[in-house]
Amino acid sequence: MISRQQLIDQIKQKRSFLCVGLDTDIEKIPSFLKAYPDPIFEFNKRIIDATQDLCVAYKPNSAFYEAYGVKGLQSLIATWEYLPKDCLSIIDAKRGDIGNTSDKYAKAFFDEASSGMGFDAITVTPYMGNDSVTPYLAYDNKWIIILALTSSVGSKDFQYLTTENGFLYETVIQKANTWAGADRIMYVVGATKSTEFTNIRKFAPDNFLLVPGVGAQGGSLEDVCKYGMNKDCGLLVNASRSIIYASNGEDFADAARAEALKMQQQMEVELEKAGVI
Ligand SMILES: O=c1ccn([C@@H]2O[C@H](COP(=O)(O)O)[C@@H](O)[C@H]2O)c(=O)[nH]1
Repeated sequence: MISRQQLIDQIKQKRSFLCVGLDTDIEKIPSFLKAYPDPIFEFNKRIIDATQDLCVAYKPNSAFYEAYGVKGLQSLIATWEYLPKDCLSIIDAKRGDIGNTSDKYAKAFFDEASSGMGFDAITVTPYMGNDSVTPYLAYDNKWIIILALTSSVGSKDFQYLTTENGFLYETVIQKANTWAGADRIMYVVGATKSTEFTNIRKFAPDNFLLVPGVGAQGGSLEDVCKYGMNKDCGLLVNASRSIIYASNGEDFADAARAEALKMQQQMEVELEKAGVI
């Protein structure tokens, strides 16, 4: 478990708020890895070895593992076991269901004794409301990361609908703030929506924001920091494809490190600019 203060300490120590996304696709990994008994895990292991001093979090996206059934789940469990314990482990599962079902999702991803996985944090969709989210909060010291304003083009379909409290995504944040504080809840905000960060900070001044959408989706790290960084940093910026598929040759781990280093160096500049370090 990584507390809010430990996360802030890690950010200051590593001078980075990078989250490496482990969206590991068997079709995209270098072919020589296919000779290993668990190619997906082998790929992840080498990416983790190459990047762990440069990032503070890892985020496997469960879809990439569930797609391969039992084998995929084994790769996910092996990856979770291998993740460095000083880094926040996030399972990007985007779950949301009625309470007793959410209980089982929480058990699946949080309860190591039951499933073999004890992630620190899970992404959840708020659409089904309070009873779909609170089962995750029953696990002490675990984080929930609620989808607020996503990086997707389709975010406009629902998230910008107007409610009596403003846009739907603003209402989501205001409501979720009543469920738990900034020590348990983070929000997903897409880097492609960087100008909205100022507004989001009105509703979530202290919460960490998990920010996908830089790299392959084209969001700007500089703009995210300009509008979204708070006094503790308050950001975890995720990059998946731009790091893990920086090369598809035998040098893939070195290429991943080079990309992660580039991001870490930009992050260091932003942390200094904002007076966080
Ligand atoms: O709004 C969202 C929420 C989640 N994601 C996820 O983040 C990564 C992004 O991957 P890249 O390769 O860096 O684009 C991926 O797992 C998405 O499912 C998101 O992109 N946007």
